[in-house]
Amino acid sequence: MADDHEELVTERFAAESLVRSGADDLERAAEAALRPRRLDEFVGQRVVRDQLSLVLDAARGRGKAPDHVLLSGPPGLGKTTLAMIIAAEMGAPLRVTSGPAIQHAGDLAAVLSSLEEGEVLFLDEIHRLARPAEELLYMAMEDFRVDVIVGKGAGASAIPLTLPPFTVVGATTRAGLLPAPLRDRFGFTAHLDFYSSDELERVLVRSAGLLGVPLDHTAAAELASRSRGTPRIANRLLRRVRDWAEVRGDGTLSLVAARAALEVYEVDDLGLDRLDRAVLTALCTRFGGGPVGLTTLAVAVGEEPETVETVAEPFLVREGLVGRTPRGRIALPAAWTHLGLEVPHGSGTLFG
Ligand SMILES: Nc1ncnc2c1ncn2[C@@H]1O[C@H](COP(=O)(O)OP(=O)(O)OP(=O)(O)O)[C@@H](O)[C@H]1O
Repeated sequence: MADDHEELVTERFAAESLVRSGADDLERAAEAALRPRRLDEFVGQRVVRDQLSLVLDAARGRGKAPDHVLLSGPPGLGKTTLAMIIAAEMGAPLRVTSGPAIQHAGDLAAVLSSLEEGEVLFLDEIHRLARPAEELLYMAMEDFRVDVIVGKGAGASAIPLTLPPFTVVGATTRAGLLPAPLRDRFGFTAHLDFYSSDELERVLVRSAGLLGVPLDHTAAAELASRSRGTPRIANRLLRRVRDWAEVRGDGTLSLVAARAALEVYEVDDLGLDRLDRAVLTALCTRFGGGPVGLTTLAVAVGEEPETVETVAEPFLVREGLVGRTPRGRIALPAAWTHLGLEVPHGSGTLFG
């Protein structure tokens, strides 16, 4: 029964992940195939795993739906995977939707009023929920109730509808944008951090096993150190190295194959890709090291500010290449060095 259920959740999730906005369908399908399905398959994030395991065990012991869970952190670190694992561990159905997909409070009311007892509702990009939907969600999370509005204008009336207990798993790359009343309704919040190289190596070895490809230990270490601390990138690079090995090599995922593929895909020694380097280059050469505002920087690299802020910046900040100051972004000395440029005198300070 649990297995059947797990399969159902997985299939449904795989199907849903295929239709998510703007994503490359094939990449998404490949990603879904590598997702850990249980908490003990989930590599790294030890503290989050321990805490979550306690929350789930306690809920199971009481025979109740677990508290609402909020997961934050940069893209590709496992938020969606954890939501799916929570449903699987609870033997509960999973419903997937996202902030941008919910345009009106009525859309959310329709989802909420169709939830089954114990169902896990995964709300991706929860920071992008429209305000009226957000307010409806407060009440549903706290009181397991929604007011369904019937009719329009002066004749409209609200019919209260009691909901069965369910669990919201919210995911956000920008926890700071969540209003406090919404944040406060989550009984368990966790921030996912970048993975260490050792952890990424374990992710790669596991994925190579699932793909049935022979991955050399040195190749795994090389890929891990150039995956920007992110399992999604590690898995993506693994698939590109497999392409290289099959087309231009002898099928073995060796260090030579890894290095050659990383060169083809323009992934540098630190794991920085085209966007990361564009941000660094703009910051250092066009804006003299900054400070420069996020929007101006984003225009300079031809990206949305949110993409620069959530996709490129967290890793650049963590690597000590970029600094965030009240006056804008600045290039730190390591950024100049990484680009092979001379570090200007006094760079890396607010007044540099
Ligand atoms: N801890 C982990 N162990 C093994 N694989 C992982 C882990 N975390 C993530 N992955 C892999 O990385 C891929 C991306 O993870 P996931 O989709 O959960 O990230 P996300 O944080 O939800 O990203 P986004 O914010 O873009 O939706 C998954 O396919 C999964 O296989």
